[in-house]
Amino acid sequence: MCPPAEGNNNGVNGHANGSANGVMSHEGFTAIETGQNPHPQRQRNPYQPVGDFLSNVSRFKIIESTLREGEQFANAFFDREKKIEIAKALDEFGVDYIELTSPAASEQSRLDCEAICKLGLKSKILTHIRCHMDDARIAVETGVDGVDVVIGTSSYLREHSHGKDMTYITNTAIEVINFVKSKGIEIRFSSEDSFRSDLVDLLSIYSTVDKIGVNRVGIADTVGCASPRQVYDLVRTLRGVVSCDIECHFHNDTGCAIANAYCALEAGATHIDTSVIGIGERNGITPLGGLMARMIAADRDYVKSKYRLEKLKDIEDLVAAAVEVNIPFNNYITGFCAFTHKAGIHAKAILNNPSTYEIINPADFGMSRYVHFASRLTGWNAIKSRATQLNINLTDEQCKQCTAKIKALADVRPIAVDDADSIIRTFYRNLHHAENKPLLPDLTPEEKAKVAEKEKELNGQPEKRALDEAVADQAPAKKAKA
Ligand SMILES: CC(=O)SCCNC(=O)CCNC(=O)[C@H](O)C(C)(C)COP(=O)(O)OP(=O)(O)OC[C@H]1O[C@@H](n2cnc3c(N)ncnc32)[C@H](O)[C@@H]1OP(=O)(O)O
Ligand SMILES: O=C(O)CCC(=O)C(=O)O
Ligand SMILES: [Zn+2]
Repeated sequence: MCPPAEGNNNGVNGHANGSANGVMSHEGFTAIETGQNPHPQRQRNPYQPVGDFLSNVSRFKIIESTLREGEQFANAFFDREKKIEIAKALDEFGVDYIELTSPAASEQSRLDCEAICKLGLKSKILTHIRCHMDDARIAVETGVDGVDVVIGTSSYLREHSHGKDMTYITNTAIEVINFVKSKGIEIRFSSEDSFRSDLVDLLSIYSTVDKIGVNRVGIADTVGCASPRQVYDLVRTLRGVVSCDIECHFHNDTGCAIANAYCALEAGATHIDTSVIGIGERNGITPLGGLMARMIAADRDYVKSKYRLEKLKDIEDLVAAAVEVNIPFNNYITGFCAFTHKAGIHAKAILNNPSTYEIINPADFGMSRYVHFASRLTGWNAIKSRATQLNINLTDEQCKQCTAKIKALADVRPIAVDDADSIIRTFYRNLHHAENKPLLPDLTPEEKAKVAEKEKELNGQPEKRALDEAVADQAPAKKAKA
């Protein structure tokens, strides 16, 4: 039995979670589960935000809008029970606020809002309304902790949505804000389509509502047109104009929703709107998990101290099932290959120290990392780890020979963990018992032809010997368990 490589305390051998020899079925392919080993303590995180008096990267709050923006996702329908389940899950996760659909939207929406307010969650409950006294009167009766008021300020929306000018908007905003404040609950005023609004109009109305005592003003990139630099500039300018908190809401039409949220925080925003897996109008907004990924890379201590990160996957599964979508393969944190390392160069380094190719520690989210070793891109270091995991002791030289055999088959067709394991086991047994058992599982006639072709190509090359041995006998190796 080979000991693990020198200094290799994070590899397939060191199962911190005690799940030894974890060959996991991993949604579509199989790989070595390396367990939840921590990244070694870093002296200094070079990606830590630069000290900056404006930045709120280390003290941001989340306004979770799955039950408002998320309900605007094309596939969404949440009944009362599902809303409550989602609200409780978000509360357990630790979001600061949960935003609910306007009670003016429908009678059921109003009743559901009241029911969620009565749950006594730790997260504050908000509802989201138009800048209109009729909506405000309904909202304050629901029992919410606060009201998020919005009205479009861009010329597009002023002309083609509500048809009101800035004077009307300002006067109505003042009336609604004063009314909600008089009920002793939080009030936020937001300009819809902020990035296509006139800057003077924006600063003027934000300054007015700040003076009358809103808790927050909101900037909304309603059409997802803003770039991180534009976000930074606008938020920083606004930070110099208002003294209240600043909330930001970013749509993802041009792929910037997470980066924009981060830049907003760097520029002095205090609250970010999210939804689980990003669901919302069109292709949605900043995803909760994606924001967590970004923020944990910036300030791990803050994020870990505030949010129950290990609950993220369950919440995403809950919402994905409710709206009948799959979690994308490349989803932040929870995508099925978010922590899977395949190429031999990566695998070797990851097995020695996960920080080499991971900026996020999967264990922080209760996730595992995997080394995908059953492919032609594998290397002898990954195969050595796998052999060790199978309690098979091979010298480095033997591992290299065995790896060549695995690659020979993987050049012909996709291989599974079972195929690679069979080759490792049979290779080992042949070494020790001179049985000369077949090294490969059954091949189809087409595969045999391909192998033969490959053999011709490899003629005279070092791989030739491996192939010759590999195809010498085609009896199923799976039966020959070590
Ligand atoms: C960018 C965003 O996501 S904002 C949030 C969007 N959320 C929602 O729309 C909630 C769900 N919506 C609804 O249930 C309905 O649209 C309601 C109940 C709000 C309004 O329904 P209706 O009265 O039938 O109006 P409809 O939806 O056709 O049009 C919107 C109305 O609100 C007005 N309006 C639109 N935005 C605003 C605003 N921010 N503030 C005040 N009034 C507004 C429009 O002028 C229009 O009024 P009109 O009746 O004079 O034409
Ligand atoms: O209320 C807000 O700030 C945002 C409203 C909204 O969903 C949007 O503008 O996209
Ligand atoms: Zn939105």
